[in-house]
Amino acid sequence: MNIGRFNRYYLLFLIPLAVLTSLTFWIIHNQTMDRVTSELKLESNILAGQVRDQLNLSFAEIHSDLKLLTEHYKLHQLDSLIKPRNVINELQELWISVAEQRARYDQIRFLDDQGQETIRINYSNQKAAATPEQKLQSKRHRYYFIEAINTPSGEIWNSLLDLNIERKQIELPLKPTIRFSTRVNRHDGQPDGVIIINYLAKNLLDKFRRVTASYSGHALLLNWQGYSLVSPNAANDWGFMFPDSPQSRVSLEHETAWQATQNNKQGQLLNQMGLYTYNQIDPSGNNEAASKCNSCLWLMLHVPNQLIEVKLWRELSKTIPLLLLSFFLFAIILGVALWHREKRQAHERQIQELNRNISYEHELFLNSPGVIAKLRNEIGWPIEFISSNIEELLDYDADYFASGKVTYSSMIDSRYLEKYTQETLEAENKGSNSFSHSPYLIVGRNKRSRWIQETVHAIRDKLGKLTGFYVHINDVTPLKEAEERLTQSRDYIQKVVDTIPDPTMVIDIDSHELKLINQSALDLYNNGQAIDPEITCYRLSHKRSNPCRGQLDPCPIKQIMEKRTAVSVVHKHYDHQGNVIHVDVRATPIFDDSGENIVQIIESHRDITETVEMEKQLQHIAETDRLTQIYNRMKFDEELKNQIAWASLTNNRFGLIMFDLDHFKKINDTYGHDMGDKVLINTVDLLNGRIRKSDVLARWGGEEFMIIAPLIDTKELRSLVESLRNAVQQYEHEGVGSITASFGASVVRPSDNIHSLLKRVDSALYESKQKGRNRSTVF
Ligand SMILES: Nc1nc2c(ncn2[C@@H]2O[C@H](COP(=O)(O)OP(=O)(O)OP(=O)(O)O)[C@@H](O)[C@H]2O)c(=O)[nH]1
Repeated sequence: MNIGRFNRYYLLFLIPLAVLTSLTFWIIHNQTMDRVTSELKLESNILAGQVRDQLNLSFAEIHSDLKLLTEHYKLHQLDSLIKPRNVINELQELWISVAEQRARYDQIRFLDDQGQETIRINYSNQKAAATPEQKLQSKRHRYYFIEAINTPSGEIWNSLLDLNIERKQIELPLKPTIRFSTRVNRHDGQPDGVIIINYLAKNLLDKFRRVTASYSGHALLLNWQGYSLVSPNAANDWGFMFPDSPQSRVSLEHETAWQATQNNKQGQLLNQMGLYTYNQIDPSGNNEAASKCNSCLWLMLHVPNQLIEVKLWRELSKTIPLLLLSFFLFAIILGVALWHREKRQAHERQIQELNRNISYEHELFLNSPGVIAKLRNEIGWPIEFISSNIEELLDYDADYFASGKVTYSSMIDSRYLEKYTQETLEAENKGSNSFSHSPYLIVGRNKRSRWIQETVHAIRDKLGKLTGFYVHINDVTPLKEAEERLTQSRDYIQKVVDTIPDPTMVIDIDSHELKLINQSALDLYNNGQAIDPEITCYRLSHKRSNPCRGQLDPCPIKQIMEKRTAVSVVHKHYDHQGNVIHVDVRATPIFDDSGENIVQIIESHRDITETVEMEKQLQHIAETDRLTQIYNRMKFDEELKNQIAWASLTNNRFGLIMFDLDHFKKINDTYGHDMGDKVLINTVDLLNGRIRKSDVLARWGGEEFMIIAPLIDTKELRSLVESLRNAVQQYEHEGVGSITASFGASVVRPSDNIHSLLKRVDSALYESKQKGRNRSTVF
């Protein structure tokens, strides 16, 4: 099945499904969000209404108390001038009973039109008491008196809701208070004074807390500056009363929402910080109060965005799993459906391909030589059909197979049956549609065996199940026999070459690869181990990666190709231990059938290392002076000849020095011949250490020596000769003392031959001797 195609198709359907699911999610999300916010808005609106009603109810009770007190007729008998005691007493009694009955007023006072306290009732611990006259004070300059006396007749004035202060200290426990006041008028409408009651707002605030306790968000009661009076975080409340403590103001922290409350008395606002529901409440009961009302209270209900999100996801969690489940179910169903479709199509394609192959193979079989058979894939492979030429192959009549019961396995030589079965099973397991068997023997009617090379084509039914085989049986007996003969003759040749004691090998002239190698060669070059089939002659014997060339190791193949006859060369080879060996390589060409082209060569190697070593030693002896171990005259002549030839070719000059020890005869005569020998050896050692490596020192004869000094001019030669002469003179021979030598030298000239040069140097030496010895002459 084509996995790539399945993946492509699957993605083609899956992507739109994913897009559709995302779109559905988006719609559900938006709808849920709308629903959640609507619900929250409704809940907040209802709560805001409840709170507002509750607070207004409380304020209405206060207004009613205030009205009751104000309208008492006795009160009009009091003003700044006339304050009858009995009236005061009567009023005090009345007010005490009001204070105790209501239990919500901290103070009830009457201030005359000059601000002087006339009646003052204090309420504490459920008891009310009138303040004695002498303790009454003037409150003429207090803001509440000024505000109250100036309030239009019949209206109620109220102070901020703040904390009560006693003797300039905030009273503890905190005592939230609002002062309510109204004017008391004379009959002419002028003020007689004001009644001021201090309302203990604790009950009001507790009520606020109670009513808002079950709200999903945060309920806050704020003053006109945005300071909280009641909030979820009580530590933030009453900030305006404690200027030294950290300030928290809703007007700053929720600026946009606060701005909205300043423009509208009530409303709702939804922004990125959440849902706000607000309401302005005027304790004075003036519904027409200006939006900038300092004595008003603000109710603010806030549902933070996080809370909305939590609610949203709580709602979504009811539907999203279903959506995801649907998506995965669809994806799985889609995958399975596509998988099956793809598998079916692959199957159909396979069968089509198979049918095409079968019809092609059928054609092939009909036109091909050999025997064709159709076998069933059952035990022993019964023969369903076999072509009539089976008769020629196995001497069986084709009718013999007509019953369809003869099995093919019964004809296979039992020695090959297991392998044949194994090859068939392997091909079956691999799902191969065609394969070949390795050659096997089949036994005919007269027990005549034939070698078979078989090609097999699988036959499958519509479901791909293997039902049989077409087999194409080829008789390869002649080929097999020829192969066997070839192997035998190869083995024979190998045996023959292995009897040759010299390392021998057959080499391909193009690739230089070894086609045959005898045991002796393997022993010498490869420690008796078999070689890689592609190894070359130079890798084996020279241990290098390039063919032989040049004078030192001339390539026998190259020489044979030039001369087209046997050649012999001497090579330096390496044995398997890396030792150098000198080998006499005799190579003979092998021509192809036409006799024209050389295709291979036979090389036979003879180890001549000992002979070569001996020759080297002999040559050394022939070239060396026995006493001083330097070149003798014969070798010197050869070197001099080479130098002259080289100088005439290259124009490179060399110097020739001849020197002779002075009065050497005397040394012999005086100290004996052995001591004379010692002096000669010492002198040679001395001068050998003074000349360059490229210089050649040789014994010319007796106590006469020669030096060839290449690349030198006359000046340099002169200085060299002098330095040598000095060295000889300064050397102290043990038991003899110092001796001297005379030198003659010259630089070779272009016209020189060996005789002219020798003659010039000899003359120079003669002159040195003539002039008294121990001197040098350079011509
Ligand atoms: N010890 C020793 N003496 C040798 C050897 N070859 C030659 N002689 C001696 O060297 C001497 C050479 O003597 P002369 O030819 O008269 O020369 P000379 O005595 O050196 O005198 P001048 O060359 O004229 O200074 C002979 O006595 C030789 O026998 C040698 O190999 N060993």
